[in-house]
This record gives sequence, C-alpha cells and structure tokens, in this order.
Amino acid sequence: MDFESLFTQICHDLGKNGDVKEISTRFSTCTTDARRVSFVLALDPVRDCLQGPLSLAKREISTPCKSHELSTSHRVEGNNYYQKKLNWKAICSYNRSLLVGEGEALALAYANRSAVFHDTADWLHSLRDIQLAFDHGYPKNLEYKLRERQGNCWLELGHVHQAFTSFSLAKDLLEKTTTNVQQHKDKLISIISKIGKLGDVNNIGVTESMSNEAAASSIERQVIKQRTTAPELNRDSNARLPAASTSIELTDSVDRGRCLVATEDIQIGTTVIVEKALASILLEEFKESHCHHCLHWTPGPVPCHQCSQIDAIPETRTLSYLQVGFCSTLCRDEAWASYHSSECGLTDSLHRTNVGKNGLLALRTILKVGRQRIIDAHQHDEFLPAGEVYDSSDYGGTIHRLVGNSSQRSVADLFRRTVMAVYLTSFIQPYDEILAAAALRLIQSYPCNAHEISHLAVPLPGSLSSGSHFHSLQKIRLCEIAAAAMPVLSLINHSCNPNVVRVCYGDVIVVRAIRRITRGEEILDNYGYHYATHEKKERQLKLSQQYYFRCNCQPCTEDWPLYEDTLKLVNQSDMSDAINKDISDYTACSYPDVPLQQLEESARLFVGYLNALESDASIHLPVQEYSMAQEVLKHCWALSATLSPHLAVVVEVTVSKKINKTPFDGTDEYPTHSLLANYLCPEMNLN
Ligand SMILES: C[S@@+](CC[C@H](N)C(=O)[O-])C[C@H]1O[C@@H](n2cnc3c(N)ncnc32)[C@H](O)[C@@H]1O
Repeated sequence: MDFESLFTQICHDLGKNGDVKEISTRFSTCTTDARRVSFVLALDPVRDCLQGPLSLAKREISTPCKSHELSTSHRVEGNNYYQKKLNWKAICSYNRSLLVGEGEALALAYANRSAVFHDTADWLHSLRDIQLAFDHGYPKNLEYKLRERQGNCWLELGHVHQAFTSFSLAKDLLEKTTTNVQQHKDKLISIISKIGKLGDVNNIGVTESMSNEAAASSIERQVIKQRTTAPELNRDSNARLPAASTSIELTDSVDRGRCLVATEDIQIGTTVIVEKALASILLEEFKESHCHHCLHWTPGPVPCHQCSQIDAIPETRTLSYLQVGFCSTLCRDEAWASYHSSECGLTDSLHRTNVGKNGLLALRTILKVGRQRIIDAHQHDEFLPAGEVYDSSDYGGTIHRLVGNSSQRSVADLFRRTVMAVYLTSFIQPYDEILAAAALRLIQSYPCNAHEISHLAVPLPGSLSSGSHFHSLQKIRLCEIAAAAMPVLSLINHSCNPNVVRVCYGDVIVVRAIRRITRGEEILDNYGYHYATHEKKERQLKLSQQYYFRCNCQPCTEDWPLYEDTLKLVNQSDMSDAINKDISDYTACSYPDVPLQQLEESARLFVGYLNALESDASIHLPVQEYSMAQEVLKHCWALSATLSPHLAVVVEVTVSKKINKTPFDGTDEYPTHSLLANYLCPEMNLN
C-alpha cells in the first residue's frame, strides 16, 4: 500500500469512529515532534494500517531471489546485441543479467560486459569486469579468453608487466588444453606473438607485476578517478565552516535567520563553497545509470551483493528489478557499511510508498546518522553555541537544526507528516518513537532545505544542427537525478537575482559567484524562482507558500521585468554585438564533443563580459546581454561538471530516460534549485 492509500484509509477509519474533530483538537496541543509521534502511534487505526506494509517489507527482505534463468536470458539478449555491434544495448542487457545473476551466471555477465568495454576502448571498466568475473567463479576452461583480454587492456593502459603476466597466463592455460581445435591453436599463436612483441619485459622480469589484490584496488582507484572532480575552494577552508572558504562567514540577520556573508570582495567565478552531501537519494529513474552512493554516472554498475534481484510484486504479478548499482566496489562497500545494510531489500518497497523525495531522503539521513547520534542531537539544545564548528558531516549541529517552519504549519499538514514519519520509519524499526520524531523533523525541514542534484543531459550528436542558438541551448538541459541534504548550502538565503550558482559533481555541490560580491554583502542563492523567468506575483506566492517568507530583493522591490521585456544595451552596440556573437558561437559548438579547455575559455570570456558590464556605471541592470552572459556562464560550468570520458554514452542514456517527476509530499513543492529554472528566454523553457 502506498502512503496516499494508507493515509486515506487511516482518515477513513478515524472518521468512521466519529473521532476526527476530537483527535484534531488533541493533536493540535502537541507542541513537539516527539509528542506528535507518540500521539499518532497510540491511535488504533494507525497501528492497524501499519501492519500490511510492514509484513510485506519483511517478506521482501527475507526472500532474496536471484535468478540463474533470467540472468542467462538477459545475457543471451546482450550477446545478440553485441554481435550486431549495438554496444550500448548490449551493456544494458548485461547490466540486467548481472543484477539478477549469482555464481557462474554473474561471472559470465561480467565477462561478457568486459568484452563490450574492451571493444569500445574503455580499458578500465573492462579490466574491472574481468576481475569481478574471476572473483565470482568464471569457468576455468574459458579463462584464457579473459586473460588475453586482460593483457590487451593492461597494455593499452601502459602496464607492460601486467600485460605480460596476463598473456603468459593465457598462453599457459591454452597450452594445457587437450583439445585440438584449430581456433585454440590460432589463439595460442596470436598470444605467443603478443608476448614476443613485449620482448624486453622478459629481461626486466615479471616480478614487478602487481599482486592480484593490488591490481584490483588500483583498477578501482582509477575508475573512481575518472569521475569529474570539483574545483577547490578559492582560499583556505574556513575554520568554523569547513566546507566554505575564508571569503565568507556565518552570521545571524535580524529578519531572515542565519545567513552567509562575504568577508572580502569576491570576484565572478570564485568558488566559495565545496560541500559533500550529508545524505542523498538517487531518483528511481536513474538507478540503472548512476551510482546509488556517490551519484556519479557509471557505464557499468556493480550490483549490491544481496538486493539487486528480481522481485515478484504480488498485487500486479509483474516482475520488477530491485536495482541498486554502484560505480565501484568501493562505493558499494562504503554504502553497505554506512546505511545500505539497513535498507537492503527495501529500496523498491520504499519507492513504491510514493512518499516523494523528501520522505525518502529523511529516512536515508536517519539510516546514515544512526540512532545514537539522533539521541545525542535531541539532548543538546537548539542553537549553535558561539564558536562551534558548523561541519557538513555533523548531524546534531547542522541538519537537526534546520528551519522546519512547524509553527506555521496547519494541524492537517502536521498530522499528515507525522503519519508519514511513523510509516516510513516502520520499515526499519517499527514503532520507534525516537526515529519517527527525527524523521518528522526532517520531513518538515527538507521542503525548504533539501537540494536538487542535477546533471546536464546533452542530446545525441548531430541532433543540434538546426535551429537558433537559444534553441540549441534549450536542448542541453539539466535534469534532476537526486536529492541531497547539504547543511552549509542550507544556510544561504534567497534572492530573485542571486549572486551565486550551484554546480553539481556527483554528491558534491560547488557554489560559485555569478556576480561580483562586495565585502559585507550577503551570499544569495535562487530557490527556483528567478526574476527573469517568473512574474513577481508568482515568485512571492511560491516563496511564501513553500519557504514562509516575503521576498524583499531588488527585483521584487523595483519590480524588474521578465527577460523578454528587459531592455537591451543602449549606446553600447559594440559590446552588445560582441556578446551576442560569442553566445552564438558557444551555442554552435558540436556537443557533446566540446573539449573541456574550450569550455574553460568560454567561461573566462563570459566572466570578462560580466565584469565589463558591472564596471560600467552607465549600465543599469537588468539588461538582456547581462542576463544572457550569466546564463551561458552557468551553462559552461554545468557542462564542465558533467563532462567525462564517457560523455557520449551519458548523453545517450540521459536523453533516453523518461523523466517522471515523483509525486510530492503535501502541498510543498520541492525547491527547484536548478539552472533550469533560470534559463532566461521564453523559448528556452523546457516544459
Ligand atoms: C534554506 S533556509 C536558509 C537559512 C535560514 N535563514 C536559516 O536560518 O536556517 C530557508 C529559510 O530561510 C529564510 N529565508 C530565506 N531567504 C529569505 C529572504 N530572502 N528573506 C527572508 N527570509 C528568508 C526563510 O525562513 C526560509 O524558509
């Protein structure tokens, strides 16, 4: 039963007993989350309704069902695609095969996937899959094939000693085979020739070759290194706010709570915050393409040992894949040690609850943090004592103290969120009031504090040839892949004309200045309602509904127009022409093959334009050229963060995804927090 049905059932049962009014009155007197949870858990209809989902969850956890048959059928399907050189399709089928496979079926799936990576020159992923195939018992009589492939990969990566060892093993294995098949003989000749070509290695000796374990961990490290890495802070890390640089500090304002303020003048492009998520959840649509743990795109996910399996959904009699994949065995093991062992087997049931991103993120946060830290956080008081470090990996001092706006919520809203908290925590620890109260706190604070993690989805090569440059930019869109708790980012207040922008690198978000910020000025982000894309009336309404404040930023007080009604530069035709020409050149790039260097150059160019426009006292914002230059700059940064050696495949995968928005909890909308909302031209709106 999903949450909506469960809640309807509970309300119906309470209504049947004629208790609704009295219960509402009594519930409204509960002034803390702990009391709200105790109250709700004492209601019979709630306890009755919780039985169903709980028994289902228990059954799912206790009946792992890998399937040799299904794994084989996906592998055969993959082999067909591979023969037709439909490499990406082959990889997808092999992914499925290994998600449901175990033992030899799993080993064969890894081995076959390694062949596709080998043929597409992805030597690292090929090597990693070969290693995993051996780990899972790849058949001895076929080992020579993998050893030869392994040798090729090592050689391509410049590890001559490793290549020599692998080829030699392949040779020994072939020499030991008793069959007289011509194919084997030919293979032996070819391998001997490869060894011969390595020549000198014989003299150096193979003893310098890495051990199996060392080689495996070196491959894993290299796989991880392939991920795009976030830029560093512009200055030393701030002692009180380690994720931020010394260019900003945490302070309190009279009318808008805590805020971040510049301690010195900050130039456009400066990186002032680099924060790793305290907790995050990958959206379901991306479970086949992104790492469950670090959120980076991966061409070859490594499944969880247990819960990536098939599951027969009793109500619908359909099969669903409980896919939990990781970019590396390191991420898999880290996730297991941190939270995944507690949710293993439940991921699909949890998605089927339809509680939305914030509910799932609340539960993940609780699993990551653990019961004891939650108890400790509750025992300490509500505010951060002067001088205490605000550390992103800390729960008690940060996430636990975020704005939840409880006092402004209606009784109905609080009741619904309390039932949701009780329901969600029941999946891991039924009737645990401490965990449920912590979940309730987060379910209230995340709608105003959780952040969206987005990746650029670039269209397939060739599909950008027609249309205006605005049209081209429109096709390269940001799509939301995950939600994350980022305690430092949650300290930034909103402006409809922000001076910073967020750029995502997996579960790390970087904050960069998009305008010049003077010493003492507040750092201001955009919560998804930008002056250029949303009318003032709409902005004010949404911000007050979701974030409970009235915006007094410059565009709001001065009533700035939308982008299309904004004036162009007057008396500055040279500058205007130059900006427009460079925007046009930028959008004409042949995505996705834009070299990183070119993107960096474009970013420098547009930083220069923004500086020139800001320095000219005769220019009064807003002007179209300024807005457009800002948009292109954000675009360059987002694209650089997405670029990886596998971009061409990322493109294919991401664009082919059907992006369904997860239903959201209650009336709160999720903070869009994305560049997408900031695209300025009407024709660039992506809906
Ligand atoms: C993500 S938090 C920002 C940090 C917050 N000031 C704090 O003390 O934790 C969002 C909340 O900050 C406040 N806020 C953000 N921007 C604001 C603004 N421009 N004016 C007034 N309050 C604002 C609102 O209460 C909003 O719900």
